[in-house]
Amino acid sequence: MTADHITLQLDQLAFAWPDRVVLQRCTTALKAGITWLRGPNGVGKSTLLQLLAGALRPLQGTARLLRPGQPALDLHADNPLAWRHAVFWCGPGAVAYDHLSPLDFWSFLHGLYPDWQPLAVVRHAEAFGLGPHLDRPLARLSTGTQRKVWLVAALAAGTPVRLLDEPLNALDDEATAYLQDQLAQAQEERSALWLVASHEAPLPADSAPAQEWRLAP
Ligand SMILES: Nc1ncnc2c1ncn2[C@@H]1O[C@H](COP(=O)(O)OP(=O)(O)OP(=O)(O)O)[C@@H](O)[C@H]1O
Repeated sequence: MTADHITLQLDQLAFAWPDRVVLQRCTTALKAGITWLRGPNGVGKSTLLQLLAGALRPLQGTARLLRPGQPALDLHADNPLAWRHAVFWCGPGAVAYDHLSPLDFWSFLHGLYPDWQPLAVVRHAEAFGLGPHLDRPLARLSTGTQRKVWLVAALAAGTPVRLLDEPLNALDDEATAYLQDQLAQAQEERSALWLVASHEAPLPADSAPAQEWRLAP
């Protein structure tokens, strides 16, 4: 699969919270590899990722996922589960299901995502130094450690679309370098489409540049 083979087409996507319009007529075609979603605080980056995750309903507009040899998928169409299977979203807050251990959490996600990669979980968990934390409830882990647990899931999800919201927040230097290297690899391989909202560059300075999408107020 190459860059031309996955497209996320947004057409006139709009959203308003009760007291303010946040996104107006977002129209773009995102391609496989890394897209760095940029913009000032409060412009609506997290809101957009939540919309694309299916966690919020757009006011108007559509998002459509196109892949070769597979039927097009529409956000909020008759089969929301198919969209959920195709899109992994890693939000900024605490990990949900925080009574679970990392191992239980990944095992739960394994049941949700049809192309989940269990061997990748082992590899990324080791690289992030999660060994001592694997059996402890997520609620008792530090913010950065919880973040690593989510990121392992994002890297192993096997979905064609991955949405990362501020993935570098709370990571130590070593984990930051590891994640940036993994994203640089994803940018080279272009086997999935990654939309990464971040105030910091998601790729190392010496890698092929990410596509950029800057949201304007
Ligand atoms: N649950 C909510 N209810 C009401 N308004 C919200 C909610 N979440 C976000 N907003 C508002 O929507 C706007 C966009 O917020 P959002 O978090 O999407 O911006 P952002 O670009 O991700 O910002 P940042 O760079 O600070 O993370 C802000 O004005 C925010 O106050």
